[in-house]
Amino acid sequence: MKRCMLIVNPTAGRERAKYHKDNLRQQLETMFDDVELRETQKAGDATEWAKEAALTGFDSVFSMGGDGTLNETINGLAQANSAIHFGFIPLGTINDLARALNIPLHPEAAIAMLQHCKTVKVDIAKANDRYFVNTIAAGIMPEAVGHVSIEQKTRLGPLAYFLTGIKAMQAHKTSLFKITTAQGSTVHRSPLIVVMLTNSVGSFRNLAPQARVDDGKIWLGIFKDFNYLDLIKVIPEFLAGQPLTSELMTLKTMDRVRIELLDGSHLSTNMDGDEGPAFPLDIEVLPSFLSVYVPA
Ligand SMILES: Nc1ncnc2c1ncn2[C@@H]1O[C@H](COP(=O)(O)OP(=O)(O)OP(=O)(O)O)[C@@H](O)[C@H]1O
Repeated sequence: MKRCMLIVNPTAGRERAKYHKDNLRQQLETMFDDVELRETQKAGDATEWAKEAALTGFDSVFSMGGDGTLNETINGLAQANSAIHFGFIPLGTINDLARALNIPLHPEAAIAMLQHCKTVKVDIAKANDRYFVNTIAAGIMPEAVGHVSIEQKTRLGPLAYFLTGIKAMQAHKTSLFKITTAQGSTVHRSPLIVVMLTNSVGSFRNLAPQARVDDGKIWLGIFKDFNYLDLIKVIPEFLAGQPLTSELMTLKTMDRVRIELLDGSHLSTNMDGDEGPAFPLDIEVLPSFLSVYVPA
């Protein structure tokens, strides 16, 4: 008997799950003998339930929600260390993994996609004791976007994060980072570092356009200490989708990295859209860990 657990965050995406969960359940009932629907009540439920599903013989776990719900579900699967299949219906503002995998961003279309789907392998990474599937960022921009309001997100979507980030850049604040890989250590003064696993970051595809979900690599972007005028000059190119040049950002790949803050400044991190682990960060890729349902 094929069993599927469906984890729904009723609060995600401005409470839109209520319009789509029954459709999704009906679609899943055509694919599985048994579908167990659970609605999260608090942070942590999705992690606990995904882990339980993976450890108790479910064939697949699906989640419906924003990037926070996606990240929590993946943390549960990773903690169980099980090769269970995973599907998700995006309801959030950014939905980077859906963008990277060409999963439709509209929930109805994403549910319809399941009529003709396949699974592909997707890397995840471990940062200290937590897992992520898209990004970890640290610097002035992630600090600022952590304060974007629900009202701004609703009105402006991904642009809310972009505009808030650009505004934050005016403060011209940098930190001193030590980056250690198998090749040795380097020190960088930077306003923003971004660790990426996919080619979609904050909905933009110009930071690591060559990143593939299953390339087994961590892509590390270290922004240069540029001034506000330089930034203003590149905004039109950035919005037009041009890749960032090496004058603005150094891009490196690796399979593990340690990132330390050297100047004693306090900087929080942002992981897959929510607050991430504290410095120092020890990050390691887990190649092809997930099997994810995508359009056939
Ligand atoms: N019943 C609930 N009530 C309040 N918070 C919940 C509940 N269930 C889950 N959560 C928490 O809500 C957080 C936000 O969810 P999620 O990121 O999926 O949606 P979102 O914030 O609307 O999406 P996005 O950030 O992409 O716009 C999750 O990290 C989760 O811990």
